[in-house]
Amino acid sequence: MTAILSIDDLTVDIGRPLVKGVSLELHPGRIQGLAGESGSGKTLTSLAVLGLLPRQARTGGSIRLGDTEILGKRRRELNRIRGRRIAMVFQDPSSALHPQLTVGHQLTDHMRTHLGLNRADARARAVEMLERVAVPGASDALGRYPHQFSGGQRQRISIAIALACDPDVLLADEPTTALDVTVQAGILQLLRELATERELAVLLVTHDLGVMSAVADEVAVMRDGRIVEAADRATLFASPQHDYTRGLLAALPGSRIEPEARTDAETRTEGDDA
Ligand SMILES: Nc1ncnc2c1ncn2[C@@H]1O[C@H](COP(=O)(O)OP(=O)(O)OP(=O)(O)O)[C@@H](O)[C@H]1O
Repeated sequence: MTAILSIDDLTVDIGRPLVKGVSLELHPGRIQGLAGESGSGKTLTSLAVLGLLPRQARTGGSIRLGDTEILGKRRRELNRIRGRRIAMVFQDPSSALHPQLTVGHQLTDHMRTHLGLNRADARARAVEMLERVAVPGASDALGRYPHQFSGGQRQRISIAIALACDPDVLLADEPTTALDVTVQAGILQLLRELATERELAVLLVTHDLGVMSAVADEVAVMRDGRIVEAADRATLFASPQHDYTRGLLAALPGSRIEPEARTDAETRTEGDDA
């Protein structure tokens, strides 16, 4: 399978080495998880892909989008790629959305800039996107402001904006961490469906292996700037190789691991509870 995004031996140094030779591949329709404790270098890795590292950061290695090297590109060149071919969703949907602009304004601006759509076509596509991410009353929602929506709906709107220009790659950094547990599952399910139906390659960054077990196809675990373990989801959860990964798994309440990744006994217990 050809990778749409290849990170090869990435290093990031900001006064000291913080990312120390990370390699990862993202494939269309697949969700690649990047797990690890706070401070392990997950966010710096995704910021490197977006070209949003602090100016003083020194980088090494390679990040290729298709055949194009994007690591070290000028910000102006990256602006064309960011939002159009690589989109992002962050932890806090409120900070990703402008509080004083309507949802419609934010969705259509983005499409008019990147896709060159006229006002009517952009509006029609905006309604379609909001319907797809299941924001209720999509047409009316265009005229409303972010604060008029719940946290979960705001994250759905951020996802609609991120995907409006049909990117190849979506970087989702802790996309459900700020949300109630009851809302998290719906957002993760949505990401899963969108990855599959839009052939979207997703990098899902989270410290939460429960979230990871719900949707990731492959999981890489980072510690202190390095990937210490990488495997498909079932393998990683069934037989973690590294002590660090075992530790992370042990710290999880059993109920947070998705049934597929559990032992038979655990799955039966869950069935009994239901
Ligand atoms: N601008 C910066 N200058 C110096 N050090 C930084 C900077 N940004 C991050 N770091 C350091 O780099 C390391 C990795 O940070 P990073 O944000 O990538 O971790 P993370 O795994 O995403 O954790 P979290 O989940 O807390 O964001 C941390 O030790 C952090 O303190």
